[in-house]
Amino acid sequence: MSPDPTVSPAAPGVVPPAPHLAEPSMDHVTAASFEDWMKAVARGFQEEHHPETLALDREVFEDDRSFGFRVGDRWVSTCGALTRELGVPGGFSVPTAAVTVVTVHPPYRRRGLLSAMMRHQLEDVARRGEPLAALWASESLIYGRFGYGPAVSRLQLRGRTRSLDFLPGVRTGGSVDELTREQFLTVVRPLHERLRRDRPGTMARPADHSWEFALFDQPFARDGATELRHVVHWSEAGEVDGFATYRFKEDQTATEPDSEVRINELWAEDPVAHATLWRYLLDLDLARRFRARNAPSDELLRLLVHDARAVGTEVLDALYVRVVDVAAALRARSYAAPLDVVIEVADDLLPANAGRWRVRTDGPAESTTVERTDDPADVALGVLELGTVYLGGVRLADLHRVGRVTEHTPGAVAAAGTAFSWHRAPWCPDFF
Ligand SMILES: CC(=O)SCCNC(=O)CCNC(=O)[C@H](O)C(C)(C)COP(=O)(O)OP(=O)(O)OC[C@H]1O[C@@H](n2cnc3c(N)ncnc32)[C@H](O)[C@@H]1OP(=O)(O)O
Repeated sequence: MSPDPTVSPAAPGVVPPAPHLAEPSMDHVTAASFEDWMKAVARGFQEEHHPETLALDREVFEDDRSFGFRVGDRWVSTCGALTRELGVPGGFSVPTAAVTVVTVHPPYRRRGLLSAMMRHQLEDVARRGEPLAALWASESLIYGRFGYGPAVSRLQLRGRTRSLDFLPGVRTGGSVDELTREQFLTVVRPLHERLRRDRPGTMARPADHSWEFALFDQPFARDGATELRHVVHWSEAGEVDGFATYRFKEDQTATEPDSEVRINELWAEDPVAHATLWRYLLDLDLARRFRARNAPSDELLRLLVHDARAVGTEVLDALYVRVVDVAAALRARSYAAPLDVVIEVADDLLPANAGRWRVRTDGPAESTTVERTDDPADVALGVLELGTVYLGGVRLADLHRVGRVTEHTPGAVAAAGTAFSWHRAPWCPDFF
C-alpha cells in the first residue's frame, strides 16, 4: 500500500466515475494528500472542514497510521489511529491504538470499506505490538463485529445548582483559582500524570498536542458558550491537588439568571479537593444549571448533596476496548485477587488470540503469567466480552448471567470475575 505517485489531482471539471463502477483502492496519507484527507474526514462526519486546525491535525495524525480508500485522487473513506497509552488496573500504561476518524463517504457506504479498513488496521496494530486498541463510537452498533467492547461508561449529570447543598459533614477547604491556560498547564500536567495512575481508562497526555486536544477551544467547538475556563484547587498546605475545566453558557432569553455551567473534566487527589471544586462550580453567580457530560461512573456528587435526586443522572457508553494481543494485555494489568484459570477466547479477526490461555496471578501484574494451554477451559468468551471486562468496569458475572460468557467449571466465573474487578471504575476523559 505505497502511495501512488501517478495519482495527480483531477482537473476541476472532471467528473469522477459512478460509484457502482468505481474500484476504490487503499492508500496511506502523505504530506501532499493530508488536507484533502482531513476534508474527507469532515465530510464523512457531515461536519464543516476547519482549516484553522490543520496545523494541530498535522501534529496529531501520523502518516503511517492514517489511511483510507481513494478513487483516483479523491478520498472516499478515512481511518486513523493515534499512538497512545491507556491506563489499566494497577497503575500501568499500556500502548494502545486510539482509533479515530473512521468514515465512509455516503455514496460508498455498505459495500465493505469499513470492514476492510478495520481488518487492515487491526493487523497493523498487532504488527506494532500494541496489546490494545480503543475508540469512541459515533454509533454504538458499528464496532462490536470487530471485537470492540464497551469497557468504560460515563455519566451525564445535570441539575439546578441551587438545589445542590452539601450534607453538613462534607469537608471543603483550601481555595480555588482560575488560571490562564499556560499557568494551568504548568501545574496540572504533572498532577494529571500522577492522578491518572489511579484511574484505569485514562490516557497519558505526554505531548503538547494531547493537551491541545484536552483543552481544545476553537470558537466552533464552544456551542455558543464562553471560552474554556481553567480552574485549580489549592490545598490548605498550598499544593495544587485538583483541577477542572468548564464553560459558561448564558441563557439570553431568560428574564432571571438561568445560565448553565458546562463542566468538561474534574480531577481531584482527595475528597476535600473534589468537594471544593464541585462547590465552586455549583456556586458560580448567574448560573442556575450545570451539566457534566463525561463524569466518571463512580462520581460521588450524589453522595455529597442533601437531595441526591436533584443530580439528574444518565448512564452512557464511552470508551470501547479491543484486545489485540490477549497474552500481552492480560499480563499488563493487575488483578484484585489471586487467580488460576483457563480462559478460552474466540476471535475471528485475529486468530493469534483464539484458543485457551492459562492466567495465573497473585494479583500484581508483575506476578502474572499468561500462557497457551491444551488444558480444558474453565471459562469461554469472545474477544468482545474480554475487552468489555478488561478495565474492570463491567462484571464478568453479569456477562455470564446474560449468557455472553460460558462457565465450564463451577465457580470459575465468580473467581475470575472477582480478580478482573477493580476498586476504581474506569473513566476516559480523553476524546480523540
Ligand atoms: C472511531 C470513530 O471514528 S467512530 C465514527 C464512525 N463514523 C461515522 O459515524 C461517520 C458516518 N458513517 C460512516 O461513515 C459509515 O456509515 C460507517 C463508517 C459507519 C460504515 O461504513 P461502511 O463502509 O458502510 O461499512 P461496511 O460496509 O464495511 O459494513 C460492515 C457491516 O457493518 C454494518 N454497519 C455499518 N455501519 C453501521 C451502523 N452505523 N450501524 C449498524 N451497523 C452498521 C453493515 O451493515 C455491515 O454489516 P454486515 O457485515 O452484517 O453486512
